Amino acid sequence: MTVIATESLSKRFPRVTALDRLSLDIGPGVTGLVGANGAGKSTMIKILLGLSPATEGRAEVLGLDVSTSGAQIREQVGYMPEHDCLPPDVSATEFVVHMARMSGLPATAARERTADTLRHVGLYEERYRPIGGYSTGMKQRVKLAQALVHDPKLVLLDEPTNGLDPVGRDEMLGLIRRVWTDFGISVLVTSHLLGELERTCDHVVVIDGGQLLRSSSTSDFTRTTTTLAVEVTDSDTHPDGTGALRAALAEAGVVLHPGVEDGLPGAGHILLLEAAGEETYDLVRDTVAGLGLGLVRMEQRRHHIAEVFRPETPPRHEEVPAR
Ligand SMILES: Nc1ncnc2c1ncn2[C@@H]1O[C@H](COP(=O)(O)OP(=O)(O)OP(=O)(O)O)[C@@H](O)[C@H]1O
Repeated sequence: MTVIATESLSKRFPRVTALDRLSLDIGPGVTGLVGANGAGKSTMIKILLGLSPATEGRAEVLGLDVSTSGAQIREQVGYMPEHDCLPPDVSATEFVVHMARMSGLPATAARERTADTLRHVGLYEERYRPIGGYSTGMKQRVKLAQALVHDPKLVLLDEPTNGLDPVGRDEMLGLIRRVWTDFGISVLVTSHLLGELERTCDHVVVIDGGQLLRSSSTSDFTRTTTTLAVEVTDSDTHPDGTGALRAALAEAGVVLHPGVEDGLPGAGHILLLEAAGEETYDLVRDTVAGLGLGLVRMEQRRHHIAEVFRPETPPRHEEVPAR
């Protein structure tokens, strides 16, 4: 079953192409849409809601065409906008009841659903206080609640962890996961942080500059994101420190990526290798020490979306810029 499908979807503004021939096929469950700021995530959400027309291509949400069935889509889809959009003078209860009524629920059902939904997002007594006095985390929960109150089949969440501290992020990600596991509501959630979506989503779509970099299940994804980048100095014994390390690691059974990147002047190149787990870190450190080389850096390449995916994903179009 397809929840969201796009075919060569593009959105061009006068000065910028926000989405560039994006083709996606997203099934039920929790899907992450990852990209740096300006990658086109919010634009995608507005098109999927039927609020902004695409320049070219097609998109369907729950089998409905966004260009002709916007109103029907919005009946069945919840939306949590990125920016603060809550009225400060009313309580969470009043606001969410209002949103439920706007979606067509009768008064009693609206009140009941509001109470259930606010409980689900973890707002209790404070739900009777004006929203103006809430923390960012509480406001994000109210925004999530209003997206869920009319019992949609799908929710589109735009950067729901923005502005939250690490604990708040974890709590929000847990809530998002439960929207699917407890209620069976599919989720499309955007973030500029790949790491946090990896943990929460069944499927992750990465876009950059409006183009699709990768769309795959999280298990495939996690494999590719445990790439370690290692840079070492040369020594008198090993004038090519990188080469010596590469040979020693290959012998120890480490999977090395074929390419190298330029490192710091005075050091060698950057080796990219697959980290199977903590053991790989220890093995690299011990091998570097054993060879008498200096370790300039050893880092996990998980947040550098473009770097992680470009080497492994052949460009889909000639126009994909090489970085
Ligand atoms: N109404 C608009 N008019 C002109 N350009 C726009 C408009 N809306 C978005 N853009 C541009 O389209 C590109 C994609 O924007 P979009 O908001 O979709 O990115 P994003 O991935 O959601 O990033 P962010 O999280 O920063 O909002 C950006 O370069 C942005 O400046």
